[in-house]
Amino acid sequence: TLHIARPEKGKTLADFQNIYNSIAEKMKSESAYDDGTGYGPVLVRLSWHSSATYDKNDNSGGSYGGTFRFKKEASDVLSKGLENATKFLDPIHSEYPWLSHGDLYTLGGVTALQELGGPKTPWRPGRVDTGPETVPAHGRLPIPEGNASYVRNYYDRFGFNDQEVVALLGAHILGKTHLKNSGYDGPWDDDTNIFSNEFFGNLLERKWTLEKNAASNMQYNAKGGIMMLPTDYALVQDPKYLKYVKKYADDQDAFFSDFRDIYVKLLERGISFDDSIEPLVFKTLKEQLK
Ligand code: HEM
Ligand SMILES: Nc1c(Br)cnc2ccccc12
Repeated sequence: TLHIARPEKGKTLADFQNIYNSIAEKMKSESAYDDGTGYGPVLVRLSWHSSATYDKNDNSGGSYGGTFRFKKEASDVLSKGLENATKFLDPIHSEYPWLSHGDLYTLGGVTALQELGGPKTPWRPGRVDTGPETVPAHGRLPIPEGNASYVRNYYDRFGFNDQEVVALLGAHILGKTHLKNSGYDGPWDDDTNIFSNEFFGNLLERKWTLEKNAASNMQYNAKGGIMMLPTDYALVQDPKYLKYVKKYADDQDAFFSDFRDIYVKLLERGISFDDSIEPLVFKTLKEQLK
């Protein structure tokens, strides 16, 4: 499968900054969502799930075709909860019907990441919607029960190495598990809507206890209302992953730049962008205050 980027005709940075601002303003006005967590984390998760179907073996899946808009893809039980994110973005698409869904879902994640204090993340337009026949079969999303070799093997399908996998999973500092979505529990009383390297400090410094939760799934719990999935905890069980967990726990700047790089790589995986397409870097709302 070939995915050639074709940027929307005659659109400039200012046009895309307008969309960024519409999403960011809507995040601000609907900040009560999910007990005050806001829409940021679930928008980041949507950008990940819309890219997570990628397979390097035939260059299929990935963010290009915007196929998450089809129920056939969005109905994957492992994507439960993401209907909140697509419902949030529907009015944005109505306001800017010229924007492809692939560009919308990835721009939504970049906007959320920056508005939650994450790194400035270059973004390129040009994903082109493809039809329902291009929706990849279910089974390409990761399961939370996996161990380190499961995680390593899973991301091998993207061609991501150990350093990239650890950096990418640092996104789990954002948001929460919801028992009704994934069968993984909270309770959450930490700030889950500020991007930082604390996911790694939590892994190394907290005392983790493996417990069966209310849905009979095993999860790692710590005092002070945070948890880890088995796939999260795998990062400290595996010595090769552990090396990067320590690096990122000690060095927030290194985490921010490595996360930015692998997040861009994820959102663009499988797409051929012409070098003439300048990556766009958006201003946050705060940076635009008159
Ligand atoms: C081994 C790979 C991964 C697994 C098994 C996994 C699994 C999960 C699960 C079970 C949830 C809870 C969903 C819910 O109950 O609402 C979740 C939430 C989340 N995931 Fe992941 N994830 C993985 C990788 C990623 C990546 C690569 C990113 C982003 C780069 C990401 C971003 C998020 C975010 C931001 C949330 C919070 C969503 C919310 O608060 O509504 N995840 N993930
Ligand atoms: N905030 C999280 C932490 Br802290 C650890 N793991 C997660 C997995 C999914 C969603 C959120 C989290």
